[in-house]
Amino acid sequence: MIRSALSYPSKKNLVLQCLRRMSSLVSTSVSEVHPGVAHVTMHSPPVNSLSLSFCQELSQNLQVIHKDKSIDIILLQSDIPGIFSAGLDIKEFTQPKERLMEFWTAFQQLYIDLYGASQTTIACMEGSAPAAGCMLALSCDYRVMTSNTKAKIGLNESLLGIAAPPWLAQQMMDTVGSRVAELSLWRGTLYAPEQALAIGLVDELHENPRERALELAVAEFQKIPRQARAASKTLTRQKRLKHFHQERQADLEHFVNFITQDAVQTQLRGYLQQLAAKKNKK
Ligand SMILES: CCCCCCCC/C=C\CC(=O)SCCNC(=O)CCNC(=O)[C@H](O)C(C)(C)COP(=O)(O)OP(=O)(O)OC[C@H]1O[C@@H](n2cnc3c(N)ncnc32)[C@H](O)[C@@H]1OP(=O)(O)O
Repeated sequence: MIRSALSYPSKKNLVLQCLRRMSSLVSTSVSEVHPGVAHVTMHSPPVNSLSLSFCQELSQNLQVIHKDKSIDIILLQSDIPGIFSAGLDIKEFTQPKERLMEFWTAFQQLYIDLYGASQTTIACMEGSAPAAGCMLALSCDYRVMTSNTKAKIGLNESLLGIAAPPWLAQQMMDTVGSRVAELSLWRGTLYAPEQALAIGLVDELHENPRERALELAVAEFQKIPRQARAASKTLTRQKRLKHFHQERQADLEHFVNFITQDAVQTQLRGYLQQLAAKKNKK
């Protein structure tokens, strides 16, 4: 079952009302979170891979929160132990052209909804975040990662025989600098928490990222006036988003042309087999 759950303080607010009217796949839970702070919790077993429907559902949740003026901080988290998100669902890459287009359009939209959110966003990573999982984290304003050395983060696309799209590569460059990004992109490096902290890919390590993120949200971020935080985000992100919208169609065409090449498809099937073989060995 795919579930991206929204935890929220007030049962009466707009978010819950809207979510109840939406897809039956969306399940919402209400928990005591500080006023103004919403949890968006990913729950798509086994590894929160971003399928078409999961991308769409996450986007829908984010769009509803964007309209709710009572919320000024979003904490993005996973309730699957050891996993933030395994990135794009690789099985989607082997689908027919029309489905590929729908899939990539949904992934682009998810980037817009997360990177472009006016609220302050914090990624709480209790586990691994490869490739598009890393994109989710990079789209947030602040990244808290578990100190558990089993967790890994980075853009490993090259190891699958593909490359990150330009806008994701740009996010990496903006975060860790051009040279480190360049090396990590062609090597497909997945970083352990201490390494990720050292290059600035994450902002903090903590034994309990959720607890730390909530503490940061309430004790630090909410003390900064909301409109100032939003305006600061606009300063740094507006240009990138404008460019993205201009290039969106070309990006879609490039993706479909690239991914449907025989050599790429062969490589991706091989990678899926490697994952299955690894699982069988356990
Ligand atoms: C130039 C532009 C055009 C091209 C653009 C391309 C797009 C680029 C942007 C993003 C690319 C991506 O995001 S691709 C995805 C990359 N992700 C990975 O490489 C991660 C792969 N997975 C893992 O490393 C591990 O599964 C894990 C560390 C995330 C978790 O390990 P764990 O041991 O807990 O779990 P298993 O490995 O046993 O996996 C369980 C189960 O899940 C399946 N699985 C894992 N990851 C994916 C995935 N990304 N998509 C689909 N399925 C996945 C795995 O096969 C197992 O399945 P079964 O239970 O059926 O065997």
